[in-house]
Amino acid sequence: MAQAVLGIIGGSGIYDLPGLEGAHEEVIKSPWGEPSAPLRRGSIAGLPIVFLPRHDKGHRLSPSDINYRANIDVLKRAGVTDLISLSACGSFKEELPPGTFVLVDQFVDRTHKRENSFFGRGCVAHVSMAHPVSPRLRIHLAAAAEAEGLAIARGGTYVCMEGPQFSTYAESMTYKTSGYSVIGMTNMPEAKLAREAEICYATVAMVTDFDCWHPDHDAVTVQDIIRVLTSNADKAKALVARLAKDFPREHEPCPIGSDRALDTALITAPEARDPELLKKLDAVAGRILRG
Ligand SMILES: CSC[C@H]1O[C@H](OP(=O)(O)O)[C@H](O)[C@@H]1O
Ligand SMILES: Nc1ncnc2[nH]cnc12
Repeated sequence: MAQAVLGIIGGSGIYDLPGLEGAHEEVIKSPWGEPSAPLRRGSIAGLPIVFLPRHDKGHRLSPSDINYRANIDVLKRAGVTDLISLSACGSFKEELPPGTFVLVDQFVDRTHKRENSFFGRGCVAHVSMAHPVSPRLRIHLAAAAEAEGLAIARGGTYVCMEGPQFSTYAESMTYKTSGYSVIGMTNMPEAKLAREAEICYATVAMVTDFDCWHPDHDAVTVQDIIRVLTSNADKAKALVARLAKDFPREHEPCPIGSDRALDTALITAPEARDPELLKKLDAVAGRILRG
């Protein structure tokens, strides 16, 4: 059985992971371009951890500018088996106020200007996204949150918009009446790419605001969000520390097969595959391509 390596992607307000023992920077080259930042590698309670701030220090990258493929590729190269996305979000539900952590189990992808697959011309693959979140990771996250006394919601749908502008009132109402729980700008195509790379993925969607649908709250502003981000970020760091302490040291097979997603996904005949693309897929699809 493989050793578990926990990846943490830090979103808005989370540009570092204090408490990482033996922390050092690791620059890994990717054939998919520049990742958001060098990786921070270290351990917590003996569990290997790899941290990546998706917007880079100083929040240099907008959601549409992030190279999601390079990020997932370098995390794969770093040996990450299980990946947690820490993400700020707006809420569509009264019962999910700012400060709540939502362990989402579904995504709706409304992004439209991002590279969303490692595969394509010369090597086509169709992975299942029916269940985009690893249930095992959600269980570990829920247990860690409970142990830390954090307010969590188990389950919910995260709609990912392109941004960078926040939603119009009509959009916000549409998402609310569709039954979605939260909104953000980053978890797609991140979750899709993690699945293609056979990395188990789960999101902690940390509510910062009520977007603009709520009659008792002003339309969202970055200033308002920043006020909530700091306390959310502190809680997220406590959550990660607890998660790491209790996390299994050996990678547990994913009950829904996230870590074997390519077993049933490749459709291009071996003789029709593009050798250049295959080279780029060496990390992401190495397990299946090398046989
Ligand atoms: C700073 S408000 C909008 C910004 O925050 C969220 O980022 P992340 O998901 O990385 O925490 C949201 O998706 C937007 O990118
Ligand atoms: N209301 C909102 N819409 C999109 N992304 C967000 N991130 C935090 N709050 C958000």
